[in-house]
Amino acid sequence: MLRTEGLGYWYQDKEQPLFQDINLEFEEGQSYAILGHSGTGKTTFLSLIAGLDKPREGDIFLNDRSLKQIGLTNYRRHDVAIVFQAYNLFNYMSPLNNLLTAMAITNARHAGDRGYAQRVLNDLGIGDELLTRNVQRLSGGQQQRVAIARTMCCDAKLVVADEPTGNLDEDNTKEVIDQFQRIAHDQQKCVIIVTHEPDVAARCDHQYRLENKQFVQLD
Ligand SMILES: Nc1ncnc2c1ncn2[C@@H]1O[C@H](COP(=O)(O)OP(=O)(O)OP(=O)(O)O)[C@@H](O)[C@H]1O
Repeated sequence: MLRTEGLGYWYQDKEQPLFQDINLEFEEGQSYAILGHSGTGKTTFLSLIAGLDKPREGDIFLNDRSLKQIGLTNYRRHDVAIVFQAYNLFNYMSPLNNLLTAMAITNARHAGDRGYAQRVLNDLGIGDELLTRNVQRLSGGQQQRVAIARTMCCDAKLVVADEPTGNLDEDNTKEVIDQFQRIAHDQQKCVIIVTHEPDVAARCDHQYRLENKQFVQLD
């Protein structure tokens, strides 16, 4: 579904590339973990496949169409959903309005369907009493579940997450990874997670480590 071809990136002020000649394939219905030491370029790689930045070398293809051809704005709006460590919800809104707004912006199939948004949130343990509370008054684990619910409500087939469990305790981490596995297996999406935590990586279907400018497959 998603393919990188000869992908390379370096920051302007750096002499060395972070990674180069990266040729990877990511499939629908599967989850992938990307491990690696701090500073190796995991977040940078994620920002390229999320369409937040452009490669210096090579290209990225979604179902054989280059992101250049799709257009990054279009790609970000319709094809990819992002989960961040710091949740990045609309802070002044409730969980329900966060989902309804995201569905409206992305013109999702279920746009405007409050009942659907409510069911997805309920399924993720956001009970009726929390649906209309300002998200700033939710715990970290609850906010991350809202962020995950948001990706479930949108139609994007690619879900990328940067350290999604970085701020969570053990129970919430387990719960969040269970949900990512559901997104991959039940919704048949492609889930790519950057993580420092080997336990989190082990729960994904495939594992890569970014080291020495290359991605090494571990599974
Ligand atoms: N905007 C930028 N300009 C210049 N250098 C940058 C920029 N962003 C990141 N870097 C550098 O690029 C390298 C890779 O950063 P990146 O955040 O992708 O690494 P990472 O593997 O995700 O690290 P961590 O695990 O600590 O989050 C680091 O050395 C970082 O300092």
